[in-house]
Amino acid sequence: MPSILLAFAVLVTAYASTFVYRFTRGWIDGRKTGFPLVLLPLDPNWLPWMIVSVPWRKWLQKNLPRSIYQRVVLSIYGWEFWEKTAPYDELAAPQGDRKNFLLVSCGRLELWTCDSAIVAEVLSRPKDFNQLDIGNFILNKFGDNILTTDGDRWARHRKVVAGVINERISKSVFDETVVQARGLLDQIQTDSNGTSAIETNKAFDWAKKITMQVLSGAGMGTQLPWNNEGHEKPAPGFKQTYSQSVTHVISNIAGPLLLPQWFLLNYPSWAPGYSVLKPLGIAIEEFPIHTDRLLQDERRRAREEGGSSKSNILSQLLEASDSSEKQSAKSAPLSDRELRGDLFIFTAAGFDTTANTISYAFVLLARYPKWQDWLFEEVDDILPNDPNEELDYIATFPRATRTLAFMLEVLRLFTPLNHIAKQAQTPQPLHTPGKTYWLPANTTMYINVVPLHRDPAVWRGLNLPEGETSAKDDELHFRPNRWTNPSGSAQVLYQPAKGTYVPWSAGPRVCPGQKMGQVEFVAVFLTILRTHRIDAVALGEESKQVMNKRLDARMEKSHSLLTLQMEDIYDVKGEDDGLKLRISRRK
Ligand code: HEM
Repeated sequence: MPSILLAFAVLVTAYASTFVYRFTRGWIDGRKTGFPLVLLPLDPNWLPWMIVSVPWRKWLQKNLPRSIYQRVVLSIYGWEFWEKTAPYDELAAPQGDRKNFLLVSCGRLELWTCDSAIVAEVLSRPKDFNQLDIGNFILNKFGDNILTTDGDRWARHRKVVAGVINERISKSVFDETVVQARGLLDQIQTDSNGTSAIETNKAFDWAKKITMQVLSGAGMGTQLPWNNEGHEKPAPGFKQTYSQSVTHVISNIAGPLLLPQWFLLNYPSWAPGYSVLKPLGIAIEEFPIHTDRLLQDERRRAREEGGSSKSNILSQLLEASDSSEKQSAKSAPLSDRELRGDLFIFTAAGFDTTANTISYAFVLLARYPKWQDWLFEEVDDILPNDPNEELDYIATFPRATRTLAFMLEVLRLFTPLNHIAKQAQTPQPLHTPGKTYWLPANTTMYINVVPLHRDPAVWRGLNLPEGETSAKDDELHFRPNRWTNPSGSAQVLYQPAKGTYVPWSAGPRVCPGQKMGQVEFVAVFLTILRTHRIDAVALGEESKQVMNKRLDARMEKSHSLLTLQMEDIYDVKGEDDGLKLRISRRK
């Protein structure tokens, strides 16, 4: 017995000493870099801590002294949105740098930067700053893909994808979005029982539905009517439809997707979480079979119709890959497993990002009627008077500059990916005006988008109309006209300097879905605002001021579940749960 205890004690001591060793090593290496150091004797990536720390955060915030909490919070996933610029102001600035700090913990060294020179440099050197292993582990589930690969393997994916998401796809996305948004308005018309308005807490689920159906139609070539319940049934041999399996997989990407499939499929029906885990097990099994079937169907169709591709991502991807030159490793066609991986990533990367951006935009329109009126001016100016006249992508999208400015401002303050993570395998130099830093090998780089997008030197007072004076914290305010340059400028919209605005990342690995997301967002709001307006619903006798505070608090009560989202707004059960909006006819 004593020998078992002794062995246990030795094991625990050995395990604990690895933490001590890594902390000391990190501290020694960190000191040589010249960046401010923040010391935290914890490993932010230690799995048990990662699991408990997020639900414990509010308790820790309430019970720990600020001087301890301000460090501990840096190990909790999603801290960037809650803490904003505080760690830079409170911990880094006293050490002489307001834009960078190196987190020395019992895990890897982490550089947290909001320095635009470093951001621009890191994003322009993807060969030196690679994708993070930890994220790849989940996102590789259905095959190697464009997001999780580096070097030549990534270049092969990127070459195929670059040619695929083109203007032809943008037009399809625009047309499909208009169809879906009109379907939504028809449903609102029916639900309003002849009155001209409805009050609903389902608007956010509708944002997700639009995004999913656009990905299905313009992405996979499977067009679905808005009211598809009952229309879409699982194909013979399947338990779920394609979009059901996608929804289960995507909703669980930030956790349960890691669980082994045998565990999910055999999860007992009496255990808590059954209604999520069992369908997820089925989805993981069926998603690749669905995708393979779609690929086979498309290959057959293209053969029968003489090789012509259709205007959807799947068809274009297949054509681009099959026509790649076979000679070199950099341009060889993608295997079916790789195509499947890319199709999954398009969905994973495009769904939540766009849907959550639309959701924040709904609340911001309700919160700021003034900016909604600003958008009505554009909508009424650029769209045909007859609300039934079809919208043409080529004629409409380039003119919808205010609507696009509105999106850019939503993304500035509610960026879906609060950080862009990279890792340096070997020591790397980083340059800022007047200084070169050396980053030790195996440092993780986090580009912290939240303070970057609130830098007063860039955003304060930008494009303020004549006669208006800037609020002293203007960069924190939602003000979409900061994006619209004075008339007569060479560019209609403000073009941020390199490294200052990166909701879609930047450089060679910039999001290839950027234009697609913009087109979808603009098409949603042109279609809705053409005939309808969105307002908040007051709670009882609530004054306008109190209601605005409540809306602000709802938006601040957000967390990162891979992408930033408001809490308790999706899938709400009761009539009075979630957040109610009024959607009413204005024309
Ligand atoms: C508002 C909408 C969107 C935002 C804010 C967004 C943001 C981003 C960001 C920040 C990255 C870089 C991630 C990293 O390097 O770790 C990225 C990459 C990517 N995005 Fe998006 N995205 C959006 C929409 C879309 C859409 C609609 C698609 C496709 C249908 C898409 C496909 C991709 C792909 C394939 C990559 C990987 C590119 C590469 O590594 O070469 N995204 N996106």
